[in-house]
Amino acid sequence: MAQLLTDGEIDTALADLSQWHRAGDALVRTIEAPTFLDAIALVDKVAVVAEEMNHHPDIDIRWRKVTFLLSTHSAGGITASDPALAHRIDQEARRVGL
Ligand SMILES: C[C@H](O)[C@H](O)[C@H]1CNC2=NC(N)=NC(=O)C2=N1
Repeated sequence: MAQLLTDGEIDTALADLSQWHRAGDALVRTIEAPTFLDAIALVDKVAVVAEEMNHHPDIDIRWRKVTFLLSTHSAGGITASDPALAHRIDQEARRVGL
């Protein structure tokens, strides 16, 4: 099973993820897209990345605001897969100017 990161390791990872914060056992970022369809298009891009990584975000979509919540469910907390996915989500968001 994947190993949980320590609090210090999570803080170190967050230093490179300025748009993300920790909420208990998860990393969280909300992205506001210009339109609902742009929000859905971003979710679609992230879905492809998640499949490729075999690591899947919890996603909350509210009109044009998308919240990604990253946690490793099988480990019961934050593992190295979560900041790795956060960086990939940032990359997809940057690609579409968000
Ligand atoms: C078998 C496969 O590795 C698991 O079901 C994966 C799939 N994606 C996952 N994603 C996340 N976020 N947590 C998991 O524990 C997880 N498990």
